[in-house]
Amino acid sequence: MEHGFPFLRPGMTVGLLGGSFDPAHMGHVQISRAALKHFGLDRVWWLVSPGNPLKRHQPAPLEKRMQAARQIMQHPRILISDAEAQLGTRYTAQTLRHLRRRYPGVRFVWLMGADNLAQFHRWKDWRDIMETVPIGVLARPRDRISARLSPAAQIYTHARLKGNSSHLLAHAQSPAWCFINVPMVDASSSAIRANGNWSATQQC
Ligand SMILES: Nc1ncnc2c1ncn2[C@@H]1O[C@H](COP(=O)(O)OP(=O)(O)OP(=O)(O)O)[C@@H](O)[C@H]1O
Ligand SMILES: O=C(O)c1ccc[n+]([C@@H]2O[C@H](COP(=O)([O-])O)[C@@H](O)[C@H]2O)c1
Repeated sequence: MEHGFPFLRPGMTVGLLGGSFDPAHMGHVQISRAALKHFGLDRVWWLVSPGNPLKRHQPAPLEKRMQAARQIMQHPRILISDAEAQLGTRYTAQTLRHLRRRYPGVRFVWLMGADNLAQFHRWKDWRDIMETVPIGVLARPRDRISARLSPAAQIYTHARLKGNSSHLLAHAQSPAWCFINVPMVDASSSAIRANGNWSATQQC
């Protein structure tokens, strides 16, 4: 299911991995599988963003990114979604407000790689996000230390669940976040773009 808003039962746990996916690669695939397993999630949705509000460069057209994402990520519990384009949202706090209203009783968890935690204090209404939705952070090469020392991690140090309690995250009272050290894949969209070849996504 790539379009629209699929049925979710109240009580289900859904990880949201927002990203430009410009293009999607094996790093995204790896952390999504790891998130399903370690955070005990029923579903993961890839929220393919119309455009990151903090990035200057314009991503490839949304439909092209969606198609590449569908090709590389095929899993019965992982959905490729253009929900943000449909909702007309760009900021994560706004997207979360819409989804929580649309799906009362569903437990959403925001997922991010360690590099995003390092930047998280620059996001619009980031404290609101932290205070309303549990956050699952997945290790990424070179970013583990900067993430742990980041303003968000420091300010919310009291709200951190240990990695060995990661399965409790989706049902934890916010603020709650959990960093998990999972096997890492050293892939990035920017490296693939620098190669000048989107088909590199299939070779990871
Ligand atoms: N190799 C990876 N390991 C862990 N997390 C990753 C990895 N690649 C991407 N992520 C995470 O996936 C989410 C979406 O990433 P995004 O689509 O921006 O890809 P990216 O490779 O980080 O792109 P770019 O290189 O253009 O910044 C972010 O939370 C990011 O931290
Ligand atoms: O809401 C914000 O201020 C905000 C700032 C930066 C990034 N984000 C979100 O973070 C996710 C990862 O973005 P990106 O471009 O690094 O893949 C994506 O869903 C963005 O919309 C959100």
